[in-house]
Amino acid sequence: MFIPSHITGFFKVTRHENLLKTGSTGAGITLNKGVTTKLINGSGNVYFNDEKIDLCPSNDVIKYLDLKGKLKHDILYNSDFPLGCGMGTSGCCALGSAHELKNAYDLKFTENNELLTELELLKISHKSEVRCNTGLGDVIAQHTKGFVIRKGPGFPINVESIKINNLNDYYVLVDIFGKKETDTIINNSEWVEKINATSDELLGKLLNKPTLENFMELSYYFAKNTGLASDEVLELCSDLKFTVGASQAMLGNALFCICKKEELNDALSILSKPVVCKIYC
Ligand SMILES: Nc1ncnc2c1ncn2[C@@H]1O[C@H](COP(=O)(O)OP(=O)(O)OP(=O)(O)O)[C@@H](O)[C@H]1O
Ligand SMILES: CC(C)(CO)[C@@H](O)C(=O)[O-]
Repeated sequence: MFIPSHITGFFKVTRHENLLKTGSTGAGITLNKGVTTKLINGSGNVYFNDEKIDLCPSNDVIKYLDLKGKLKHDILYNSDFPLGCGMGTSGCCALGSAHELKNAYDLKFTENNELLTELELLKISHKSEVRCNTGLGDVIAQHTKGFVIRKGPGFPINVESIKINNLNDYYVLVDIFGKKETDTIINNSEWVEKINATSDELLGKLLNKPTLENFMELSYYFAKNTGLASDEVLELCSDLKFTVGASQAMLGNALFCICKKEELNDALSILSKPVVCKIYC
């Protein structure tokens, strides 16, 4: 199963004792690149681009599905992006494995004996991300797809996927400079205070004018004023002012730029190892 990468432009953290009510508000876009999850006969090993790994959200999904110690399959993730770069890759892995395991083991009920619907799989994936501190809103956005505005944290889901006219005219360029582990930021009270203070009014501003241009402008404001963006990324964003917009992917050490077809070659010439993507709806 393919799950699209998700880039958050700006966000606000909401913590709650209930993992399902913990999450983030904010906005982001899903991409036509991401993670394809498949199962092969095995004994519960997890491989990420052929490397055997011990991935927290995947372990939690297996546990929530009551399959710990019972797997007769290995889980293989084939990812277009590395983990830890702000592409929502851990969310792709959580959501993809939840769907594949449900199908492979013909699971029908949750641990609370409720029907194991797609919504319940989404809840399991969200809880896994939140408990592992690898995400707060990615899987909800990856389930929703497109240009996604998250108006409420967690569940019940309160999101809008904004219709983009001439969607195919737009490209998303991703340039990855390094890793930034999400948990080091969302588990740090000083960072969360700065993030929430900076993002406080951004959601309302985007809802008033839900365009890609405004999304990128607000994302750049967020990346710069939280101090999360590196000087290198900020400098490149200035060089890319002729495009729809550029900012730092949250939470990663990566730049993302939305540009139109006629701007593509000039934008590519500025970036070092750009991955060319489309917005995935
Ligand atoms: N080689 C590895 N083996 C096991 N776990 C890894 C490995 N590389 C990264 N991880 C784990 O993968 C998770 C990456 O999650 P993280 O949220 O930081 O990044 P992401 O999901 O790719 O992007 P985003 O910032 O958009 O959420 C972390 O828990 C990290 O410890
Ligand atoms: C916290 C976060 C920015 C990490 O990618 C993302 O999960 C989100 O938008 O909630």
